[in-house]
Amino acid sequence: ASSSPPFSLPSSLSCCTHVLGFSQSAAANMAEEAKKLAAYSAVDNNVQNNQAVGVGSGSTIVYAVDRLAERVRQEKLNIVCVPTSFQARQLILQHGLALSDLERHPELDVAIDGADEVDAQLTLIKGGGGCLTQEKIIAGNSKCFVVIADYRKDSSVLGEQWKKGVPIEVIPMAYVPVSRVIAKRFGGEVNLRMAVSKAGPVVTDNSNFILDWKFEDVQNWSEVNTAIKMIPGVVETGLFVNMAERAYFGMEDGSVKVRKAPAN
Ligand SMILES: O=C[C@H](O)[C@H](O)[C@H](O)COP(=O)(O)O
Repeated sequence: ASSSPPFSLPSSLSCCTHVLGFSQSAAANMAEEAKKLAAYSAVDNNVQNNQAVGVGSGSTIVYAVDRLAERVRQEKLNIVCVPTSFQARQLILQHGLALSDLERHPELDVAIDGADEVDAQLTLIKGGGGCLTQEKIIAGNSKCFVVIADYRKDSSVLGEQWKKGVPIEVIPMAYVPVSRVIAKRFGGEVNLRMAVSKAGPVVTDNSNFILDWKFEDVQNWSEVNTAIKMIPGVVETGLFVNMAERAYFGMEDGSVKVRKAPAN
């Protein structure tokens, strides 16, 4: 049913909302372009014939799968794809790519995935879409893990741009004690992620819950990651430390910035 708005804007202001709406959609288009640039560049520079490829999750990976499918058609590449989520599996099937798994391909040549934030050391926050556990398994079993992102994810330290916190997948019965332990030991605030078009919490592809930890002051992500993983009930964290080899950022000016992991 339609209803009339409770008030109307003076005509001088309605032109401002129009301009604001336009600039918001221009910014969204620019970010989509940047995702595509990063994804195409990563696929072109990291995927070769006869490889097993890990396919990440999210909105940026959609462009990578588009490009992968295009290259398979044009160059007759023989590759198999291993998904990191239900969404990734659907993308692989929809594009007619060869679907595999870790039973048949326990070691992948390359994995490509998005990220919510990337710092100067290539430490990542992932799991904004709830897919972190399978993503980490795939990244951890790949010879090379490559990240694709737009300029909004490029930070010097974590938390600079991404304000939703670190996602942590937990066994449902443990979500309260795990939340309490994290807040007590590391500070900040921990929230159970709630679903949007369903009553109750988000349920992951692995039938677990997601906690979002809004951290305050963290110096050593490797230590914090290990400590959180040791809490009974934690399945996995969205912290990817020392895993990514390269990150491709699509930039606002149409270029692609590549960041390499620091040498150990
Ligand atoms: O759970 C979701 C994944 O970690 C995504 O790769 C991450 O959230 C980035 O997604 P997007 O490419 O949509 O920004």
